[in-house]
Amino acid sequence: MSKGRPNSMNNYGILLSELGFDRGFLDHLREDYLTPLASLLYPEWVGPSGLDSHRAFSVSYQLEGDTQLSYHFDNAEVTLNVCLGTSFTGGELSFGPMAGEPGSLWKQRYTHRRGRGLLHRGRQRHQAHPITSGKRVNLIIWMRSSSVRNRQCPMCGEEPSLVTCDGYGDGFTSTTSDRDTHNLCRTL
Ligand SMILES: O=C(O)CCC(=O)C(=O)O
Ligand SMILES: [Fe+2]
Repeated sequence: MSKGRPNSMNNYGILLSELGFDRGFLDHLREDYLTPLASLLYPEWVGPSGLDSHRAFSVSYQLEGDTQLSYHFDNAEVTLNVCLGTSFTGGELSFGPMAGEPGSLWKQRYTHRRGRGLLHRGRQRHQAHPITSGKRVNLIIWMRSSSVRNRQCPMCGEEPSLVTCDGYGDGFTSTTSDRDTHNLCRTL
């Protein structure tokens, strides 16, 4: 079975679409629960299309492997980050300014607790601090709004130039095609 990396930053983890979780479970969770919640908190990032696609994966940290994640923003409009376990010390998440805003001062530092989830704007920059013992596994759902990202690709900063692909791709939709296709931005 082929296995992709969860994202371009983490080496250890699983893409949930490869396990068949999208249609039966994650689509429903995103459409019926997370989009209404995110619409209340971050209406400008949900937009008229709603959060209409996602990329979901697990990330795993332990001393032998990935221990931390450097400062970044997500290829997502809204992200859900749920700590699945197991037991660990360290590995807190710090948040700074939005991408494109000046400054690097940490605004908040969040300590993960097993079973608890955190919803945040994908473009708020963040960092996972080094784990100091144990193993931490988190479920990350990057949720995309085609109406927001079709105007400007969050990663290249341009109006996206699209190539079609299977599945949700990076969550763009083609306005010229009859089909509601989800596409990749060519420059990524
Ligand atoms: O490890 C974490 O808690 C954060 C992971 C993350 O930011 C990401 O995968 O985009
Ligand atoms: Fe992230």
